[in-house]
Formats: sequence, structure tokens, C-alpha cells
Amino acid sequence: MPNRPLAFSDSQTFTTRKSVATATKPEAFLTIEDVSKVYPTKKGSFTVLDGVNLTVEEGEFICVIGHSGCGKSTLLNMVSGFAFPTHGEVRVQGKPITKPGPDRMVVFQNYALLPWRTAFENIYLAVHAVYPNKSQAEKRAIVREHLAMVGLSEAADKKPPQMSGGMRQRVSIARALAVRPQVLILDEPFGALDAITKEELQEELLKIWNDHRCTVLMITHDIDEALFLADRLVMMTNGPAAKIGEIMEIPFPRPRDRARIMEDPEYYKLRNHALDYLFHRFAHDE
Ligand SMILES: Nc1ncnc2c1ncn2[C@@H]1O[C@H](COP(=O)(O)OP(=O)(O)OP(=O)(O)O)[C@@H](O)[C@H]1O
Repeated sequence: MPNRPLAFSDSQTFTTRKSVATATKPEAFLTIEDVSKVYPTKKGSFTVLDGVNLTVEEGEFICVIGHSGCGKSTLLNMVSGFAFPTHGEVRVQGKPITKPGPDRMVVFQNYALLPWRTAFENIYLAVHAVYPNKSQAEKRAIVREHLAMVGLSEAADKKPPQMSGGMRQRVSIARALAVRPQVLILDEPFGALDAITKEELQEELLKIWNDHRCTVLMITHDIDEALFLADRLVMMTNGPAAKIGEIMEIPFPRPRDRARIMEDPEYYKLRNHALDYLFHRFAHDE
């Protein structure tokens, strides 16, 4: 079919197309736009990330995978506000991120709890810092609710050295969620846990996310973990100057059942694709 001439001038066409584009494509909840990160080092500039683009919808669960040192933490640090892009921009609900805030809480692999404070106190301090004007009774109720959410009501008075790794990570998650963040950032949270505890915590995290639906960005080295948890798996290329190599959609319906997913032939297709990506197409040199 021949192209029909447009009935308006070029400038009108441009305006019309632009307004249509704006109307049909509103700003995503989280936007990482053309982000690069360069660190100055003694040997000169070191480009960790180069031209990273990602948009995330509210309530999505995103996992990020990539070889050690490719810049996963650097990328998520720019969402939490602990680091800033050298070039490009990270925005939440259209607003550039200028500092850390309780709307974006981070859970680290090493728990980052105060060892001399009880589980209750660790969470209470975070709640108090964010809601100083709430009454003590309200703040204590929030702490109790979140301890119960992670199954630790009985361990409220234990201090981190008296807890297992799994319990400490539960406290960290409860503390992060107690301030009702819009974005939960998990930097390899289960990396130090044994396989059984790890699976238990994955199930709990999914249940909590299902109930609260905050947006989750989670770094993992575990493809099975990502396939169980995420809506999309962001796969980074190797550094330096890493970028997003591929984004894998994970289509399993929710609520997810691990046994049922693992019986699905699609699971092994996706798993093999991710393995091939990491260990053939972007195999680490070392
Ligand atoms: N402040 C800094 N100054 C210079 N280089 C840095 C700085 N912070 C991180 N890097 C370097 O940036 C690269 C990416 O680090 P980053 O911690 O983001 O990687 P990662 O993918 O999260 O690694 P891992 O999986 O091992 O945690 C690494 O080579 C690291 O040494």
C-alpha cells in the first residue's frame, strides 16, 4: 500500500506524534536513564557502568544478576541514594534521587544490625527515626507487627550475636519493611545462608511482598532464586563499562509454588538460557 501523504505540515506532525507519545507512555515508577558511573582511581578513571537503561513498574520484583565486580551494587546504590551517576539519571516517580531516604530501604548480606541492641530495639530505632512524632505505643505496635511478619515474635529480646544468620536476616528485612518503603533494595540478602534457611526466607519474602507489593530490586548470584522470586531478571554484561545485556521475563503465575515451577519445562529453558548467558556468552575471564 503506498504511503498516503499526511494531511498536516511537518511541524504539526511532530507535535501530534510527540503528544501521542507522551500520552501513551507515562514516566515509569522507577527510571534508570542512560546511567554511567566512573570512579577516579590512582591509575586514572575507572568506568564501572556505561549506558544503563531500565524502567521498573510499581510493585515489580526485579532480580539483578551478573559476575562479581560488574557493578550490581553500584547500580542499586544509585537507587538507594548512596551513590550518584557520573552521567544519566535515576528517578523515582519522576523525581531524581538526591539522597538516601526511608522510601528506599536496603537490606545487606551482612545484616547491618546493631549488635548491642535487641531485635526489637534494632527495628524500633528505625521506626523512631522515620516516625519521630508517632507515640511510643504506636511505634512499639509497628515493631511487634513486623517481628510477627518474619516469625520472630519470640526472639524480640535476643541480640544479634545470640541469633542465627537466618534470624538476623529476618530482623533486617523486618526493619526495612517497618518504615513502609516504596522500594525494597536487597543486596544479595541470602548469600551467606545455608540452602534450607535460604529457601525458607525466599518463601517468606515472597509472601510478604505478595501482601505488601512494594517494588523490589534484588541482587543475587543464584539463578534458581531469581527464577522463583522475580518478574524479570536483569542480566549484566561483564565490567568494566558493564551494561544490561539482557532482560529475561519470568512468566510463572503467582502465588508461586516452588515444586510446581520446577516441574514446568519452561523453568529449565529459562534456567539454561541464563546459565548459557553467564557461563558462555559472558563467561568471566578468571
Ligand atoms: N568507591 C569506589 N572507587 C573505585 N572503585 C570502586 C568503588 N566502588 C566500587 N568500585 C569498583 O567498581 C566495580 C563494581 O563494584 P560493585 O561492588 O558494584 O560490583 P558487584 O557486581 O556488586 O560485585 P559483587 O557481586 O562482588 O558484590 C568493582 O571493580 C569495584 O572494585
